[in-house]
Amino acid sequence: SVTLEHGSKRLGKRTDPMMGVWRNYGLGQFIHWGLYAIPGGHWDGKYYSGAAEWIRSWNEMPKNAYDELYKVFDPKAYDPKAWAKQAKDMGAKYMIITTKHHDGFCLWPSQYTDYSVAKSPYNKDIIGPMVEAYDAEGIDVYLYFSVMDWNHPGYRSKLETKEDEEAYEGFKEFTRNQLLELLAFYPSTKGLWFDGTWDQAWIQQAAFADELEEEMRSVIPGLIIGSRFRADENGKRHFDTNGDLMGDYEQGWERKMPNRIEDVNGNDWDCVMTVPENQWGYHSDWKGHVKSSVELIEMMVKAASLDGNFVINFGPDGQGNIRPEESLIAKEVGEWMESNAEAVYDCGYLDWEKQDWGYYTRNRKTGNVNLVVFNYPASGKLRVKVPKGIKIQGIDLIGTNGGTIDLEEIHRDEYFLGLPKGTDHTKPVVLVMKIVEGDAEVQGVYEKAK
Ligand SMILES: C[C@@H]1N[C@@H](c2nc3ccccc3[nH]2)[C@H](O)[C@@H]1O
Repeated sequence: SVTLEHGSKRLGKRTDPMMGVWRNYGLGQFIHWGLYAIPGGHWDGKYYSGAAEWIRSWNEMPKNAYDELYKVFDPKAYDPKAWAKQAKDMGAKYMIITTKHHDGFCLWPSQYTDYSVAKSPYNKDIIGPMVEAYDAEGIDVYLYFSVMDWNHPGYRSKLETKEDEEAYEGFKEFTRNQLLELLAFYPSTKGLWFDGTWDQAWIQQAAFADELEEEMRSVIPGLIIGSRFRADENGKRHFDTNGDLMGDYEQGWERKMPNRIEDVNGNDWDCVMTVPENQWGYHSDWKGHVKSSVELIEMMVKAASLDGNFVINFGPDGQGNIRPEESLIAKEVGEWMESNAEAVYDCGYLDWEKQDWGYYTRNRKTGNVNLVVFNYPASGKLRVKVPKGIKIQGIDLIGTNGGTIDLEEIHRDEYFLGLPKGTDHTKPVVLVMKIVEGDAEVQGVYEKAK
């Protein structure tokens, strides 16, 4: 490996308590909200087929028309307490809010730009009440911040001239000022979710970004920052020149998921997922595939089974309403979590052979093995191969205690589990298994393995 000044600062996972809390979240909520929610994917009677929060880049939308939208930002329906209650009922343990997206419009009254809520008819801080409401519901808040900022005069995607370099120095100072301002205004935030960091101009700022990351971490000890914030001095992003993870967790899983434990390279990670194929900001007319709550539940369980967190995106409309499709998802995911959350919260990877019927998760607090069945076997029986030296002490449908599942030993360490007759398999079914590791005899009582 090569010596790096601005590469990864740590080998392996963070082991401190704040990261331990992050690791156990299981489910999060992303909120993309800003001026783009006003046009909602349409302009001048035309339909924008791109991602709604990118409508400013659409040649059918005049840039100055977009940039004037702040003059009509006045979300009468904005109700952060209701949003936080809905997220709580869904079972989200953390929430990531766009403080500033690529367009540069700030949802907080930044002292470093006029392009913020302070200059809109709404003329109140959006972020503060949201942080308070989510904190009150016990949901940790993370601040999304786009480095790319189409509004700032000093922003450049690449540095080609002396003038570019001088302008960019001002932009770097502006970026640092806004980030320190966010941490000062909202000190209960647990971390920052960076985006818009793929520009050459930013990638060349390895030293500046490294120093800024250190400075932010010193302002809020334990602050959680992912791999997308900065590049190393060779322009390597997410993983430095030596292949070591930048930041505290891998942040590359955007609208995609790992399939095998090898894909996560022993790192913490989260997957951020849109409900339609690719809409983060509000689009009034979703086209193409819209994910069902069962699809999203499967992705959430798959993430937990591979040591990651799963974050479902919400895009409120220009008035601050949560759209019906997203409210339905929040309700249905919440209903499933009501009785099955222990198979997701505090759960991670279990090194048992993957079976076709679904996923194993291991609850780090109870030691229990969860079998989450998505592909219901026609036989009604689940094949379970238990590694050598592991004994099954008991197994039940989640929430029940004793006698619901019959265990048939096929041969040493391989069993068929019979699902009870009449199990509703239109929903994911969870079995909870208590195991004993090592060659301790099965005492027959449910006590935590040593
Ligand atoms: C979390 C997501 N990241 C932003 C984004 N912009 C992109 C430009 C090119 C490729 C992928 C992108 N993702 C999306 O607008 C959304 O905020």
